Amino acid sequence: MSQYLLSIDQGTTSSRAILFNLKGEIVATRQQEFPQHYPASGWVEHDPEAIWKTVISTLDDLMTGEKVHPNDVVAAGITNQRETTVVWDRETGECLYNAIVWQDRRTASYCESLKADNLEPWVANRTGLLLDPYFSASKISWILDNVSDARERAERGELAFGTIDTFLLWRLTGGREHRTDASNASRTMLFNIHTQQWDPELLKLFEIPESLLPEVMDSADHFGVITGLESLNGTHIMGVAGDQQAAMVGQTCFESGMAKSTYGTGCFLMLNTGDEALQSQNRLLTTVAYRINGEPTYALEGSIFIAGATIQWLRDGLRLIRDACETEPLAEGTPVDHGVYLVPAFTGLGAPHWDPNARGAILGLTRDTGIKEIVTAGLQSVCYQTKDLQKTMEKDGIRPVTLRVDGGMVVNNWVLQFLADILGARVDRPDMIETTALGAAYLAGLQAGVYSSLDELSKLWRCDRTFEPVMTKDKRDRLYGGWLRAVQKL
Ligand SMILES: Nc1ncnc2c1ncn2[C@@H]1O[C@H](COP(=O)(O)OP(=O)(O)O)[C@@H](O)[C@H]1O
Ligand SMILES: O=P(O)(O)OC[C@H](O)CO
Repeated sequence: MSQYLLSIDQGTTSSRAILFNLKGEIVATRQQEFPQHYPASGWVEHDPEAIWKTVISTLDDLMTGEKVHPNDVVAAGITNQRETTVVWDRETGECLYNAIVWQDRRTASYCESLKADNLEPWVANRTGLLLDPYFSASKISWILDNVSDARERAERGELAFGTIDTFLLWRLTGGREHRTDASNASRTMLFNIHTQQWDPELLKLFEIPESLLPEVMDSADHFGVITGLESLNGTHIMGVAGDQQAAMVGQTCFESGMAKSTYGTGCFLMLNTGDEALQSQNRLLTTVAYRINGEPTYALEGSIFIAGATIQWLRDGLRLIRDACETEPLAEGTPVDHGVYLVPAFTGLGAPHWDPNARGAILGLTRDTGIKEIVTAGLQSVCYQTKDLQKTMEKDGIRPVTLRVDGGMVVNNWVLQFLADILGARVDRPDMIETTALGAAYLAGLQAGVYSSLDELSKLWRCDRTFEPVMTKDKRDRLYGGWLRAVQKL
C-alpha cells in the first residue's frame, strides 16, 4: 500500500489538490480556476460556493482519478490565500456575503479614520500589522455593518467568521470544527501575536463579537476529520497555514535569517526571525511564520500586491501576449535599460508604501516603445518591487542569509537572473516550486509523525538552480534609480 500526504491549496485564482509521497515528491495534481468579481473600483470578491465547489471537485477528481483510497492518505493539510474574509450562519452554513478578498480596498477610508486617531502604533504593537484594508478585521466590520441583520445575528452568536482555511475546515468536517491556525490568525488584525490569543481590545476597536471567531491551533495540530466527502471520508486534517507561511515551511526556511520570496498573483518576501517578534521601523509586517508545539516562530514580511497578476494583465487586459511563457523570449530580446517603467499599483501599493489609493502607470514611453519593452518592464517591476523590500530590510539592519524563490513566476529564468542582478544577491530556486502545497503537507506529516523534526525536513530541500548577480553596481543603481523616480511620480 502506498502512503501519501494530501495538500489542499486554495489560492487567489485557483484551487489545487496535490498528492505527495512521503519524500515530499508530487505524485498527482488537480487544479481549477474560479471567477474573480470586481463589483466596484478597488473591490474584489469571490463566491465562497465557487471556491468550495472547486475544492471538492479537485479533491474528488484527484482521489478517484488516481485510484487512491482514503486509507492511503496519512494526513491532509490546508493552505490558503490569507486575510480573505467569509462570514456564515452556524446553523445553515449559508454565507452572508461573498468572500471579501485580501486585495479589496473598500475599507480604505475606515482604516484612514483609525490612522487619523493615531491608532496605528497601538494596533501594530499588538498585531505586527499596519492599518490597511488588506487585513480581515475591517472586512468583517464591513460585512456586519452592511448586510442586513448581520450585526444582531452576530451578537446573538449565530454567525461564524473564517479565513478560507477555516471556511474549508468547517465544510470538510460537516460543520463540526471552527478552527484556524496561528499563522492565519496573525493576518486578521484581531490576534495578539505576543500573547497568541484573540485580543479583546482589538475586538472592541473593530466592534467584532468574540463569538464569531474560530479556535486558534498550532500549525501542525489535530484540526478535524473529513466527513461527507466519500473519496476522503475519515482523513485527518493535521496541518494548516496561510499560503505564504506554508511556502516558508516548504522552503524549509527554519533558521533565523533565512528568507523566501513567493511570486504568484502577488509577491511575499518573508524572513525568519526565530522566536523574536522583531518589529520593523520601516513599515514591514511582523507575522507568525508557524506555531509548532505551542511555540511561535515569527517572520518579517514584505507584501507586494501585484506580481504575476501584471503578466495576467498583459495577457488578458492588454492582450500583448497569449501565454505567460512568451514573456521570457520577449525579455531576452530586449536590452534591460530600455527606459520604460511599469508600476503595477492596480490595487494600491503594499510594502513599504502602503498606499491603498495609488494606481498603476507606464512611464518613459517613446515612439520606439513596443510590446517587448512593455512586457519586459512588467517582468522588471516584480524585481524592482523586491529590491524595494530588500532596501527596507536593510534600513532595519537586516540582510537575508539566503533567498529562496518559488511560485508560478519562477519558471522564468530571465526574471530570476534580473532579480539576482538588481538585488546584487544570490537567488536559489528549489527543484520543487509547489512549495506552498508542500509546506501544508509537511505540517500534516509532522503532526502525523511521518517526520520527526524540522531538521529532517530541511534535509529534503533540493536546489534546482542558483542565479548569481553579474550586473555592474553602476548599471544596477541607474536602473533602480529610474524605478524610484517612476514610483515617486505616482
Ligand atoms: N513563464 C512565466 N513568466 C512569468 N510569469 C509567469 C509565467 N508562468 C506563470 N506566470 C505567472 O505566475 C502566476 C501564477 O502563479 P501561482 O503561484 O500559480 O499563483 P497563485 O497561487 O497566486 O494563483 C500568474 O500570475 C502568471 O501570470
Ligand atoms: O493566492 P496567492 O498565492 O497570491 O497569495 C495571496 C496571499 O496569501 C495574500 O496575503
